[in-house]
Amino acid sequence: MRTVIVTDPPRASTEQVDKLAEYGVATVHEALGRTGLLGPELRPIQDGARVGGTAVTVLCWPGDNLMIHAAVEQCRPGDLLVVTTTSTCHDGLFGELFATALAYRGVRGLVTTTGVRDVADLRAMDFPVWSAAVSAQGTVKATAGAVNVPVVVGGQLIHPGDAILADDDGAMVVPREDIDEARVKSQARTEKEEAARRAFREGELGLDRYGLREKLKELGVTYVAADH
Ligand SMILES: O=C([O-])CC(=O)C(=O)O
Ligand SMILES: [Mg+2]
Repeated sequence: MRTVIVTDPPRASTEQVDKLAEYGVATVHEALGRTGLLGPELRPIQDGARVGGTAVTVLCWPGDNLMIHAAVEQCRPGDLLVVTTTSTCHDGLFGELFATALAYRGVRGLVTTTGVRDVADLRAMDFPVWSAAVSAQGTVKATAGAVNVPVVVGGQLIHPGDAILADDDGAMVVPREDIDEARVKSQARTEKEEAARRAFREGELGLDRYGLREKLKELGVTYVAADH
């Protein structure tokens, strides 16, 4: 494997990423044409965290967290660590010691296709984590990999410096060059949803609001009178 550490990739502005993160993953994902989601496998270990950060990417060998140690040195305030492995691995590559070192550097959280451990401590220290598994399985520090190279997570290409957003609904990537567009579209979607919410509170049906009766007709759906 080609091993490389890129020391200073261009990053999205932390301020822009923070503002985008406020909209939440579902809204931004929808606003960008249902793109960017890193898949349902990456689950939050905590409740209620909503964060955004600039990706520092880490490619590890399975069962080996050497490159996470190398990545910590590359992290800056506003970053979010994205870890994956060269083949599927659910071992506990990451825990509270790494989180302690990252929190010191102002890192916003971790998204990883691996397992994590020390989850009670991670929750207690408010270090947000999205992972594919929880596993106490220990790992070694023996094999070189890469830091800040493009990686693929959940079928999505992540470049170092891209925006990563994560909350209770999952994690997503927004390419650095799409952040402004994502904000404009997310704001529009938020306003549209607020109008729909007001209408639904008053009893309006989605069928009428979105013109879906015509759609059902088009699809040849037959209504059967319900007994209520
Ligand atoms: O040290 C490790 O291998 C992972 C871990 O448990 C920690 O970061 O606390
Ligand atoms: Mg530990």
